[in-house]
Amino acid sequence: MSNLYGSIEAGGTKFVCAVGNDALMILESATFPTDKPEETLQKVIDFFKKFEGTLVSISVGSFGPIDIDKNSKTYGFVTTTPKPHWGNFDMIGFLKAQLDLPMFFTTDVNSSAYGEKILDQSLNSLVYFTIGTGIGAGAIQGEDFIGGISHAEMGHMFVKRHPEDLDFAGVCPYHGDCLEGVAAGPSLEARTGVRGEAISLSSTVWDIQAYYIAQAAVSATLTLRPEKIIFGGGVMAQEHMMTRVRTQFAALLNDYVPVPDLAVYLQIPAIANNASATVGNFALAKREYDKAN
Ligand SMILES: Nc1ncnc2c1ncn2[C@@H]1O[C@H](COP(=O)(O)OP(=O)(O)OP(=O)(O)O)[C@@H](O)[C@H]1O
Ligand SMILES: [Zn+2]
Repeated sequence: MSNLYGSIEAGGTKFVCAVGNDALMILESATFPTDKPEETLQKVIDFFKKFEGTLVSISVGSFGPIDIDKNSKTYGFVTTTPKPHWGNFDMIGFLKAQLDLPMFFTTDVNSSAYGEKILDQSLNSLVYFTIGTGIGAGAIQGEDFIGGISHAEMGHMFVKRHPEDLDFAGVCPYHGDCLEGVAAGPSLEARTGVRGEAISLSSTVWDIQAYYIAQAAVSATLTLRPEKIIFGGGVMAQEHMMTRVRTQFAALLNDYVPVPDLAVYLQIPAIANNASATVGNFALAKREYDKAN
């Protein structure tokens, strides 16, 4: 029997677990709601136990902030999340106590970025943003994730306010009007009283939203000069958003530096069905296993 690799996409609302093969194809998957850590993780462990013997490694892409410093006493912990019960919780320790396998630990957006890079082998560098309940971003250069003392936190970058949005305080519990505070899904609802899914396409809120997302793309462009910037998450599932973001990006960058054709440079994920992180995790789990053997 050939090796199997595990993927855990640990999100604020749900955990998506999957087992894949050397071709990085999903063989089986299961989703569990994010409840108390011990309860959710026990379901995760029971799912993977079925594959004992052939499952050789696991990669976890998690909501954050998380401790990914292997020399730290709290390596493998979810750290300062405001999410009840999950603050300072030893996620990798809990998993390893019952699943004695090599494990890779990174952010959900780094896993997604890696999946997109695996799919398009011509890419050497890229940035992946998710615009959902929160905003996060992961960046890759070569085989490395960008980060120093810890992983990147580009979802909380500061942005210039849209002139028609100055009265809105923003919803980030830490910063108010950082990028996440003014451009994640909950900000749409906070401004309009209606969830993003139900807001009319003619509402002015979309261009305000796109203005902030375009600023994030400009900042990522100027800071990292990546070959591609990918936008996933529920908010970007609206097709018109990518067009709006490209238009505002062009105006903001103002041809200061050359970038690829925007229809290629600023894109939605190439991997369908929100599976970028799963594919990335399979590849990262495989890499971790190969390193250990
Ligand atoms: N089609 C849509 N248009 C606009 N907003 C949307 C759409 N779908 C979801 N949202 C908004 O995006 C947020 C949910 O994001 P998403 O669907 O990516 O799920 P999530 O997994 O909870 O997000 P996260 O990755 O931050 O944990 C909610 O605020 C929701 O109102
Ligand atoms: Zn913030």
